[in-house]
Amino acid sequence: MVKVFAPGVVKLFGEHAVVYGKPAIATTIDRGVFIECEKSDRLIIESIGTPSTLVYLPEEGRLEALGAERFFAYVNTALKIARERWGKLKARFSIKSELPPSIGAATSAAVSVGILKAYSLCANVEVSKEELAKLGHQVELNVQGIASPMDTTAVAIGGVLKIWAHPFRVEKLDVSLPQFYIVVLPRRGTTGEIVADVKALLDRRRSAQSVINAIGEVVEEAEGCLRRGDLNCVGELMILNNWLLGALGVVDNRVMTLLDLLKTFVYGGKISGAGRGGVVLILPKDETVVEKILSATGYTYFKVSISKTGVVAI
Ligand SMILES: Nc1ncnc2c1ncn2[C@@H]1O[C@H](COP(=O)(O)OP(=O)(O)OP(=O)(O)O)[C@@H](O)[C@H]1O
Ligand SMILES: C[C@@](O)(CCO)CC(=O)[O-]
Repeated sequence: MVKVFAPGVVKLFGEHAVVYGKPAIATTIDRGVFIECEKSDRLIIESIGTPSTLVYLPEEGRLEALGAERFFAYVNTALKIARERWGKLKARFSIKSELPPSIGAATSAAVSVGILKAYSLCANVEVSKEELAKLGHQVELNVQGIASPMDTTAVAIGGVLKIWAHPFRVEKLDVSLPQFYIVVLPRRGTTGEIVADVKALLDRRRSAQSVINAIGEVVEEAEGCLRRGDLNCVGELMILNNWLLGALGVVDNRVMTLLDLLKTFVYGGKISGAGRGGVVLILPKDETVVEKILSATGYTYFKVSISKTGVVAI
Protein backbone atom coordinates (compact mmCIF):
# COMPACT_ATOMS: atom_id res chain seq x y z
CA MET A 1 0.00 0.00 0.00
CA VAL A 2 1.16 3.54 -0.81
CA LYS A 3 0.66 6.31 1.74
CA VAL A 4 1.20 10.00 0.98
CA PHE A 5 1.10 13.18 3.07
CA ALA A 6 0.31 16.43 1.24
CA PRO A 7 0.75 19.50 3.46
CA GLY A 8 -1.60 22.47 3.77
CA VAL A 9 -0.28 25.92 2.86
CA VAL A 10 -0.59 29.34 4.50
CA LYS A 11 0.51 32.71 3.18
CA LEU A 12 2.86 34.53 5.54
CA PHE A 13 2.88 37.70 3.40
CA GLY A 14 1.67 39.08 0.08
CA GLU A 15 -1.65 37.44 -0.86
CA HIS A 16 -3.79 39.43 -3.34
CA ALA A 17 -0.81 41.62 -4.37
CA VAL A 18 0.67 38.41 -5.84
CA VAL A 19 -2.14 38.48 -8.41
CA TYR A 20 -0.77 41.86 -9.62
CA GLY A 21 2.88 40.88 -10.07
CA LYS A 22 4.23 41.28 -6.52
CA PRO A 23 5.96 38.38 -4.76
CA ALA A 24 4.29 36.51 -1.88
CA ILE A 25 5.78 34.34 0.87
CA ALA A 26 3.92 31.07 1.48
CA THR A 27 4.78 28.10 3.65
CA THR A 28 3.70 24.49 3.93
CA ILE A 29 2.55 23.41 7.40
CA ASP A 30 2.65 20.12 9.29
CA ARG A 31 -1.11 19.55 8.95
CA GLY A 32 -2.57 18.47 5.68
CA VAL A 33 -4.12 15.59 3.80
CA PHE A 34 -3.23 11.88 4.01
CA ILE A 35 -3.93 9.77 0.94
CA GLU A 36 -3.62 6.00 0.66
CA CYS A 37 -3.62 4.03 -2.57
CA GLU A 38 -3.95 0.28 -2.79
CA LYS A 39 -4.39 -1.73 -6.01
CA SER A 40 -7.87 -3.22 -6.26
CA ASP A 41 -10.22 -4.82 -8.81
CA ARG A 42 -11.93 -1.46 -9.43
CA LEU A 43 -11.41 2.26 -8.88
CA ILE A 44 -12.83 3.40 -5.52
CA ILE A 45 -12.33 6.70 -3.73
CA GLU A 46 -13.29 7.26 -0.13
CA SER A 47 -12.95 10.59 1.63
CA ILE A 48 -13.25 10.19 5.38
CA GLY A 49 -15.05 12.73 7.56
CA THR A 50 -16.12 15.09 4.78
CA PRO A 51 -19.20 17.27 5.20
CA SER A 52 -22.21 16.26 3.13
CA THR A 53 -25.98 16.12 3.49
CA LEU A 54 -27.26 12.56 3.25
CA VAL A 55 -30.57 11.89 1.56
CA TYR A 56 -32.15 8.43 1.93
CA LEU A 57 -34.53 7.20 -0.76
CA PRO A 58 -36.30 4.21 0.94
CA GLU A 59 -38.34 3.21 -2.14
CA GLU A 60 -35.15 2.80 -4.13
CA GLY A 61 -33.10 1.57 -1.15
CA ARG A 62 -30.49 4.18 -2.07
CA LEU A 63 -28.49 6.87 -0.27
CA GLU A 64 -27.37 10.11 -1.94
CA ALA A 65 -24.75 12.52 -0.67
CA LEU A 66 -25.82 16.03 -1.72
CA GLY A 67 -23.06 18.20 -3.18
CA ALA A 68 -20.62 15.29 -3.11
CA GLU A 69 -19.97 15.33 -6.86
CA ARG A 70 -18.87 18.97 -6.73
CA PHE A 71 -16.78 18.20 -3.64
CA PHE A 72 -14.97 15.43 -5.55
CA ALA A 73 -14.20 17.67 -8.54
CA TYR A 74 -10.48 18.03 -7.66
CA VAL A 75 -10.13 14.29 -7.00
CA ASN A 76 -11.90 13.41 -10.25
CA THR A 77 -9.85 15.83 -12.32
CA ALA A 78 -6.57 14.72 -10.71
CA LEU A 79 -7.48 11.08 -11.46
CA LYS A 80 -8.33 11.95 -15.08
CA ILE A 81 -5.02 13.79 -15.61
CA ALA A 82 -3.09 10.96 -13.91
CA ARG A 83 -4.81 8.33 -16.08
CA GLU A 84 -4.02 10.25 -19.29
CA ARG A 85 -0.41 10.66 -18.19
CA TRP A 86 0.46 7.35 -16.52
CA GLY A 87 -2.17 4.90 -17.80
CA LYS A 88 -5.23 3.25 -16.26
CA LEU A 89 -5.06 2.15 -12.62
CA LYS A 90 -7.55 0.11 -10.63
CA ALA A 91 -7.04 1.06 -7.02
CA ARG A 92 -8.70 2.11 -3.80
CA PHE A 93 -7.85 5.69 -2.77
CA SER A 94 -8.57 6.80 0.75
CA ILE A 95 -8.40 10.51 1.70
CA LYS A 96 -8.26 11.86 5.24
CA SER A 97 -7.81 15.57 5.87
CA GLU A 98 -6.56 17.20 9.07
CA LEU A 99 -7.79 20.61 7.87
CA PRO A 100 -11.33 21.77 7.12
CA PRO A 101 -11.96 22.50 3.42
CA SER A 102 -12.57 26.01 2.05
CA ILE A 103 -10.87 28.03 4.78
CA GLY A 104 -7.82 29.18 2.81
CA ALA A 105 -5.41 26.42 3.87
CA ALA A 106 -5.09 25.04 0.33
CA THR A 107 -6.86 21.73 0.88
CA SER A 108 -7.83 21.69 -2.81
CA ALA A 109 -4.15 21.93 -3.79
CA ALA A 110 -3.17 19.31 -1.19
CA VAL A 111 -5.85 16.89 -2.44
CA SER A 112 -4.94 17.51 -6.10
CA VAL A 113 -1.17 17.11 -5.70
CA GLY A 114 -1.63 14.30 -3.14
CA ILE A 115 -3.83 12.23 -5.49
CA LEU A 116 -1.35 12.74 -8.34
CA LYS A 117 1.57 11.64 -6.15
CA ALA A 118 -0.29 8.61 -4.74
CA TYR A 119 -1.44 7.57 -8.23
CA SER A 120 2.09 7.81 -9.66
CA LEU A 121 3.53 5.74 -6.80
CA CYS A 122 0.76 3.15 -7.09
CA ALA A 123 1.44 2.95 -10.85
CA ASN A 124 5.22 2.66 -10.23
CA VAL A 125 6.01 5.87 -12.12
CA GLU A 126 8.63 8.35 -10.95
CA VAL A 127 7.47 11.96 -11.11
CA SER A 128 9.51 15.07 -10.27
CA LYS A 129 8.29 17.76 -7.88
CA GLU A 130 8.24 20.20 -10.80
CA GLU A 131 5.92 17.94 -12.81
CA LEU A 132 3.66 17.42 -9.79
CA ALA A 133 3.47 21.21 -9.35
CA LYS A 134 2.59 21.66 -13.03
CA LEU A 135 -0.04 18.91 -13.11
CA GLY A 136 -1.50 20.04 -9.76
CA HIS A 137 -1.92 23.55 -11.17
CA GLN A 138 -3.60 22.02 -14.23
CA VAL A 139 -6.13 20.30 -11.93
CA GLU A 140 -6.97 23.61 -10.19
CA LEU A 141 -7.24 25.43 -13.54
CA ASN A 142 -9.58 22.76 -14.92
CA VAL A 143 -11.85 22.86 -11.86
CA GLN A 144 -11.79 26.59 -11.06
CA GLY A 145 -11.16 28.16 -14.47
CA ILE A 146 -8.70 30.57 -12.89
CA ALA A 147 -6.04 29.72 -10.28
CA SER A 148 -2.58 30.97 -9.34
CA PRO A 149 0.15 28.31 -9.19
CA MET A 150 1.09 29.39 -5.64
CA ASP A 151 -0.66 26.67 -3.58
CA THR A 152 0.01 23.70 -5.86
CA THR A 153 3.70 24.69 -6.19
CA ALA A 154 4.02 25.00 -2.42
CA VAL A 155 2.39 21.59 -1.82
CA ALA A 156 4.67 19.96 -4.41
CA ILE A 157 7.95 21.60 -3.31
CA GLY A 158 7.39 22.40 0.37
CA GLY A 159 9.05 24.79 2.84
CA VAL A 160 8.96 28.58 2.94
CA LEU A 161 8.74 29.89 -0.62
CA LYS A 162 8.92 33.30 -2.23
CA ILE A 163 6.63 33.12 -5.22
CA TRP A 164 5.97 35.38 -8.19
CA ALA A 165 2.86 34.40 -10.15
CA HIS A 166 3.37 36.56 -13.29
CA PRO A 167 5.75 35.53 -14.74
CA PHE A 168 5.96 32.45 -12.56
CA ARG A 169 9.08 32.09 -10.42
CA VAL A 170 9.77 30.41 -7.09
CA GLU A 171 12.63 30.71 -4.62
CA LYS A 172 13.06 28.52 -1.53
CA LEU A 173 13.87 30.58 1.60
CA ASP A 174 16.03 28.91 4.22
CA VAL A 175 14.19 30.34 7.22
CA SER A 176 12.34 28.97 10.22
CA LEU A 177 9.65 30.16 12.59
CA PRO A 178 8.55 28.86 15.99
CA GLN A 179 5.18 27.10 16.15
CA PHE A 180 2.25 29.37 15.39
CA TYR A 181 -1.56 29.15 15.36
CA ILE A 182 -4.07 29.12 12.59
CA VAL A 183 -7.45 30.27 13.85
CA VAL A 184 -10.39 29.41 11.62
CA LEU A 185 -13.27 31.84 11.12
CA PRO A 186 -16.25 31.02 8.89
CA ARG A 187 -15.40 32.41 5.45
CA ARG A 188 -17.76 34.82 3.69
CA GLY A 189 -17.42 34.24 -0.04
CA THR A 190 -15.23 32.01 -2.18
CA THR A 191 -11.62 32.78 -3.12
CA GLY A 192 -12.79 33.54 -6.68
CA GLU A 193 -15.45 36.03 -5.53
CA ILE A 194 -13.08 37.81 -3.15
CA VAL A 195 -10.29 38.07 -5.77
CA ALA A 196 -12.88 39.49 -8.22
CA ASP A 197 -14.00 42.13 -5.67
CA VAL A 198 -10.39 43.27 -5.17
CA LYS A 199 -9.95 43.50 -8.94
CA ALA A 200 -13.12 45.61 -9.21
CA LEU A 201 -11.79 47.99 -6.52
CA LEU A 202 -8.48 48.35 -8.40
CA ASP A 203 -10.35 49.01 -11.66
CA ARG A 204 -12.55 51.61 -9.97
CA ARG A 205 -9.97 53.45 -7.85
CA ARG A 206 -6.54 54.15 -9.26
CA SER A 207 -5.12 54.98 -5.82
CA ALA A 208 -5.80 51.41 -4.61
CA GLN A 209 -2.76 50.40 -6.68
CA SER A 210 -0.59 52.09 -4.02
CA VAL A 211 -1.91 49.53 -1.50
CA ILE A 212 -0.72 46.72 -3.78
CA ASN A 213 2.67 48.43 -4.10
CA ALA A 214 2.91 48.82 -0.32
CA ILE A 215 2.14 45.10 0.18
CA GLY A 216 4.98 44.36 -2.26
CA GLU A 217 7.33 46.43 -0.07
CA VAL A 218 6.16 44.67 3.08
CA VAL A 219 6.99 41.31 1.48
CA GLU A 220 10.55 42.42 0.64
CA GLU A 221 11.13 43.77 4.16
CA ALA A 222 9.55 40.69 5.75
CA GLU A 223 11.92 38.43 3.84
CA GLY A 224 14.84 40.18 5.58
CA CYS A 225 13.17 39.82 9.02
CA LEU A 226 12.49 36.11 8.40
CA ARG A 227 16.11 35.55 7.32
CA ARG A 228 17.35 37.27 10.52
CA GLY A 229 14.82 35.38 12.67
CA ASP A 230 13.60 38.74 14.01
CA LEU A 231 10.14 37.81 15.33
CA ASN A 232 9.28 41.34 16.51
CA CYS A 233 9.80 42.54 12.96
CA VAL A 234 7.94 39.58 11.39
CA GLY A 235 4.96 40.15 13.73
CA GLU A 236 4.87 43.91 13.17
CA LEU A 237 4.91 43.42 9.40
CA MET A 238 2.12 40.82 9.67
CA ILE A 239 -0.02 43.47 11.34
CA LEU A 240 0.96 46.04 8.69
CA ASN A 241 0.17 43.55 5.90
CA ASN A 242 -3.19 42.89 7.56
CA TRP A 243 -4.11 46.62 7.65
CA LEU A 244 -3.20 46.90 3.96
CA LEU A 245 -5.41 43.88 3.20
CA GLY A 246 -8.12 45.68 5.20
CA ALA A 247 -7.76 48.62 2.81
CA LEU A 248 -8.54 46.18 -0.02
CA GLY A 249 -11.75 45.17 1.79
CA VAL A 250 -10.87 41.60 2.76
CA VAL A 251 -10.38 41.91 6.54
CA ASP A 252 -13.54 42.15 8.60
CA ASN A 253 -14.33 43.04 12.23
CA ARG A 254 -14.12 39.43 13.39
CA VAL A 255 -10.43 39.35 12.46
CA MET A 256 -9.72 42.73 14.08
CA THR A 257 -11.54 41.66 17.27
CA LEU A 258 -9.45 38.50 17.44
CA LEU A 259 -6.15 40.35 16.90
CA ASP A 260 -7.12 42.98 19.45
CA LEU A 261 -8.03 40.32 22.02
CA LEU A 262 -4.61 38.68 21.66
CA LYS A 263 -2.41 41.68 21.01
CA THR A 264 -0.48 41.74 24.31
CA PHE A 265 0.51 38.08 23.92
CA VAL A 266 1.53 37.89 20.26
CA TYR A 267 4.22 39.21 17.93
CA GLY A 268 1.53 39.73 15.32
CA GLY A 269 -1.04 38.12 13.11
CA LYS A 270 -2.92 38.45 9.85
CA ILE A 271 -5.40 36.76 7.59
CA SER A 272 -3.93 34.16 5.28
CA GLY A 273 -5.33 33.66 1.80
CA ALA A 274 -8.29 35.40 0.25
CA GLY A 275 -9.70 36.68 3.57
CA ARG A 276 -13.23 37.67 4.75
CA GLY A 277 -12.72 35.13 7.51
CA GLY A 278 -11.02 31.81 6.89
CA VAL A 279 -7.53 31.30 8.29
CA VAL A 280 -6.01 33.91 10.63
CA LEU A 281 -2.31 33.41 11.45
CA ILE A 282 -1.23 34.16 15.01
CA LEU A 283 2.48 34.34 15.88
CA PRO A 284 2.49 33.87 19.68
CA LYS A 285 4.82 35.38 22.29
CA ASP A 286 3.10 33.56 25.13
CA GLU A 287 1.63 30.27 23.87
CA THR A 288 -0.02 29.33 27.17
CA VAL A 289 -2.03 32.53 27.41
CA VAL A 290 -2.90 32.56 23.70
CA GLU A 291 -4.23 28.99 23.93
CA LYS A 292 -6.19 29.79 27.10
CA ILE A 293 -7.84 32.79 25.44
CA LEU A 294 -8.61 30.94 22.20
CA SER A 295 -10.10 27.96 24.08
CA ALA A 296 -12.08 30.09 26.53
CA THR A 297 -13.59 32.18 23.74
CA GLY A 298 -14.51 29.12 21.65
CA TYR A 299 -12.35 29.70 18.58
CA THR A 300 -11.42 26.76 16.33
CA TYR A 301 -7.65 26.73 16.07
CA PHE A 302 -4.68 24.53 15.22
CA LYS A 303 -1.11 24.82 16.45
CA VAL A 304 1.17 24.26 13.47
CA SER A 305 4.83 24.22 12.45
CA ILE A 306 6.45 24.97 9.14
CA SER A 307 6.95 21.76 7.18
CA LYS A 308 10.21 21.80 5.24
CA THR A 309 9.06 19.20 2.73
CA GLY A 310 6.21 19.12 0.28
CA VAL A 311 4.15 16.08 -0.64
CA VAL A 312 5.90 12.88 0.55
CA ALA A 313 5.43 9.14 0.65
CA ILE A 314 5.26 8.06 4.30
N1 LIG B 1 -10.86 15.62 2.11
C1 LIG B 1 -11.17 16.00 0.86
N2 LIG B 1 -11.58 15.09 -0.06
C2 LIG B 1 -11.91 15.47 -1.32
N3 LIG B 1 -11.87 16.76 -1.74
C3 LIG B 1 -11.49 17.70 -0.86
C4 LIG B 1 -11.11 17.38 0.47
N4 LIG B 1 -10.77 18.52 1.12
C5 LIG B 1 -10.93 19.53 0.21
N5 LIG B 1 -11.36 19.04 -0.98
C6 LIG B 1 -11.73 19.81 -2.18
O1 LIG B 1 -11.18 21.10 -2.07
C7 LIG B 1 -12.25 22.08 -2.02
C8 LIG B 1 -11.83 23.21 -1.11
O2 LIG B 1 -11.02 24.02 -1.89
P1 LIG B 1 -11.07 25.63 -1.78
O3 LIG B 1 -10.19 26.15 -2.85
O4 LIG B 1 -12.48 26.09 -1.69
O5 LIG B 1 -10.48 25.82 -0.34
P2 LIG B 1 -9.06 25.59 0.16
O6 LIG B 1 -8.22 24.91 -0.89
O7 LIG B 1 -9.18 24.89 1.48
O8 LIG B 1 -8.62 27.09 0.39
P3 LIG B 1 -7.86 28.15 -0.60
O9 LIG B 1 -7.85 27.63 -2.01
O10 LIG B 1 -8.67 29.39 -0.45
O11 LIG B 1 -6.50 28.22 0.00
C9 LIG B 1 -13.44 21.30 -1.49
O12 LIG B 1 -14.66 21.93 -1.86
C10 LIG B 1 -13.24 19.97 -2.21
O13 LIG B 1 -13.66 20.06 -3.56
C1 LIG C 1 -5.88 35.82 -2.71
C2 LIG C 1 -4.81 34.95 -3.35
O1 LIG C 1 -3.64 35.74 -3.50
C3 LIG C 1 -4.45 33.79 -2.44
C4 LIG C 1 -5.59 32.85 -2.10
O2 LIG C 1 -5.15 31.80 -1.29
C5 LIG C 1 -5.32 34.48 -4.69
C6 LIG C 1 -4.26 33.82 -5.56
O3 LIG C 1 -3.06 34.03 -5.36
O4 LIG C 1 -4.69 33.12 -6.51
